[in-house]
Amino acid sequence: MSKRFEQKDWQESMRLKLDFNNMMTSYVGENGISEEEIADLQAQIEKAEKAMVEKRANGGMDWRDLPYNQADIVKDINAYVESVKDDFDTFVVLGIGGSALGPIAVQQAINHPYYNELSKEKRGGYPKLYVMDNIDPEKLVSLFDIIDLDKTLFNVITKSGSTSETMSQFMIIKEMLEEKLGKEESKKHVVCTTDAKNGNLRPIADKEGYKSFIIPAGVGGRFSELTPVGLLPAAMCGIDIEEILAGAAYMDELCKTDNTFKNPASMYAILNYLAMRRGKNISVIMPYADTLKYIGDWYAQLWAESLGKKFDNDKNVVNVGQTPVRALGATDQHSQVQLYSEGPKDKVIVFVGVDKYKTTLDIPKIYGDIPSLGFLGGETHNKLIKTEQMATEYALLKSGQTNMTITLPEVNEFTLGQILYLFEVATGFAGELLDINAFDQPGVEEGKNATYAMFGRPGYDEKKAELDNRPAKNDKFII
Ligand SMILES: O=P(O)(O)OC[C@H]1O[C@](O)(CO)[C@@H](O)[C@@H]1O
Repeated sequence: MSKRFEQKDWQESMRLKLDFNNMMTSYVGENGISEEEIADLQAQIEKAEKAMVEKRANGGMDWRDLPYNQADIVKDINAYVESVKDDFDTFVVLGIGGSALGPIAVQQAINHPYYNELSKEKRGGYPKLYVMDNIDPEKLVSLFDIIDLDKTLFNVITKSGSTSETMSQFMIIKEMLEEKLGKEESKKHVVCTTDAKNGNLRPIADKEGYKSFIIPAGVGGRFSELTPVGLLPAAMCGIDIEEILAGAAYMDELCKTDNTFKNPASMYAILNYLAMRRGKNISVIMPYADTLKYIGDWYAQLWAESLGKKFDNDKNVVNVGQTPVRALGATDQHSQVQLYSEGPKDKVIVFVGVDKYKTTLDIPKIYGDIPSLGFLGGETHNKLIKTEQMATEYALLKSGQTNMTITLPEVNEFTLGQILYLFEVATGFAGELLDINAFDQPGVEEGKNATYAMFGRPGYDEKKAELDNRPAKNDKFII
């Protein structure tokens, strides 16, 4: 029997939809984008398409092959999960950025919203999941109040192996494990996900004898969700990782069409690129489902770190990018929509809707005598949230705020794989249109290097001297 994601009919029924009517001048008016503008961009679009194809063929975009080349890794991961899941009640990810946001987003999307509060039996026999992606001392110390080290498996995820936030957490935990369980036993409590050759963590894992998984060399942090970075934590929570990859492969096929207007990733990139040219430098992602809330966090890193770049155009420095804002429907209708509606027209709002929620919730037919409440009775929360989404889209259209809608037929592994991959390809394409390198992050380095210098890391004397010479703060400006 074939699995559901292998069946063409089922795949088609789970196809994501991108509706960009409300981006177009014909709908949203002068703030929108016209078909002529897109036509005028044709040469640039073709150049970007060519660059994407060439980079893919020449190994400059290894993340694009992940939907196809992870089969053996999936087997290894699933076998490892089966071999350890009974021994552990808790699985803790130590990672940051791309090594944390994907695992959180996928887990939150697929599993029960109160997964960690369920009994192990109700979790299907899988451990609880915690993702430690910060160095706030209170947070890590508090974790030790609720976990039992004897029953916890730690997954250290870092491509570079030099990320201070991740490695310092690992150092703390390694010492705690060894003190409590002894060196030999503690080895079973650590699994590493890192580069095959480079960085600090690979030699540590080999020397200590930790189980480890590989992040392929050509895949950067924010594009690594479909490697063991995301696949291991997902499988550890009982999520079907084969189906996630199948969803990504399905989206890859959709993104191969030469017909730009039918290509969801190209259209997403083109519309946002043209929006940026008009000064729309804010990208609001607003899912109408709590399950998809953390997709917003993952998208924020992807879009911001990839596209927020500066370059020199011979005359002056140009700064580009869109600031990602995370919102949640319907919750943020009562906090941010006032601004989206009447504030500056400097945004593209991306609604992410769901056709079929995992459950239906009826609203009882009471208070029929109070007209402003009675109309709710006999309806469902499903209809209410969908209606509120459509109504907000309409309100923003009316106010001239450009918006588009991505709809998932339902939230499952296959549709999740599609949306993750869609955003990744769109990001790569937008990078080409902007003519920037979407795959580096030089702007993060200055802060890192200043931290190293202030913290006394050897080799940072010059940076330390530079910092020592920075202008002293003026008390006049400190209250
Ligand atoms: O996986 P690593 O090397 O620990 O990096 C973590 C994160 O740090 C960055 O390099 C910079 O923020 C991200 O791109 C990356 O996801």
